[in-house]
Amino acid sequence: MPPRQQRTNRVEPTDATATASGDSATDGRVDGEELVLSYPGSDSPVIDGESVTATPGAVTALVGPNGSGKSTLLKGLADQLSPDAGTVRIDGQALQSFDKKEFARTLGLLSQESTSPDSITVEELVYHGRYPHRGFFEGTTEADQRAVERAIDLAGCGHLRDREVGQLSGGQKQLAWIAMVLAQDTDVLLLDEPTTFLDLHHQLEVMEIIETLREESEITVVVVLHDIEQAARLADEMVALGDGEIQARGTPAEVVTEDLLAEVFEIEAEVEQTPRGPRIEPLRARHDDESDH
Ligand SMILES: Nc1ncnc2c1ncn2[C@@H]1O[C@H](COP(=O)(O)OP(=O)(O)OP(=O)(O)O)[C@@H](O)[C@H]1O
Repeated sequence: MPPRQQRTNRVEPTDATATASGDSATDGRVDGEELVLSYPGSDSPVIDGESVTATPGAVTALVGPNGSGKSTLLKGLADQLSPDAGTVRIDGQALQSFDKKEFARTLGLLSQESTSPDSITVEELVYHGRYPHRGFFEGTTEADQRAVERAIDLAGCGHLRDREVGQLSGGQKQLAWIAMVLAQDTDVLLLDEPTTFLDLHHQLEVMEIIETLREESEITVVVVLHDIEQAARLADEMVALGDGEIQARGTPAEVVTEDLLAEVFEIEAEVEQTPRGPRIEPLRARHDDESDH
């Protein structure tokens, strides 16, 4: 198998989708092993030797305060940020040994850094998720068209299909980006704050999309979410990050505890474990001097 091209640290998300099409080669178990992740020019790593696993047919939610390293960890898993040490494997195969096409068929990333030309339509953007290396609509197959229609339908952005991306609101753009990564039709889906900019109706729709994908397609989903209750309702597994370290992992009931909220999120809160997941009653924000006691 030819070696995959070296990636830079900051690649446009579309680069990972360069040749997405066809049947996938894997089932989608993701193992990030002892990952050390840092940014160029920085003295110390953001993530220093952490391991994380995500399994097919399950949703793993990454939660943590601002700046705790959630996006950095996701970029490491997506090979957008090359690890200083450690390895990411999908079904036991190191990411470095995937060729570009295989990688694109296997792993899709919705990044917070997604960009696209303003002048293309939503439909073109979604096609771009399958064949960004070609001109739009050139030589697409029926399978491509089906994947694009399904993605547009799942993301609920059919009404936006002919609108130019540059004229969309933040939430409408987010839906278009979600459709684009869904069209890639991968075994592994990494989603960085997919509910950003979305109103509550569309946030719930995104949660439903993820549930549908898990149940019908048994794909592996790793999702960064800020709303801990939403994350707990959706996820099979949760990983809580604080200061670049994994502070807790396990089922939502194991992770979302009053102690974790106090120590990692600096919130004084009551947590009630309900059949639908932990319910959080925030009382007040704690301050640094209280966290030490
Ligand atoms: N491109 C970058 N270059 C240098 N440092 C970065 C870069 N991106 C993030 N960082 C730093 O890495 C640390 C973790 O950031 P990261 O974006 O991973 O956190 P996060 O948990 O996703 O935060 P948020 O919830 O605010 O999105 C922060 O200290 C941040 O300043």
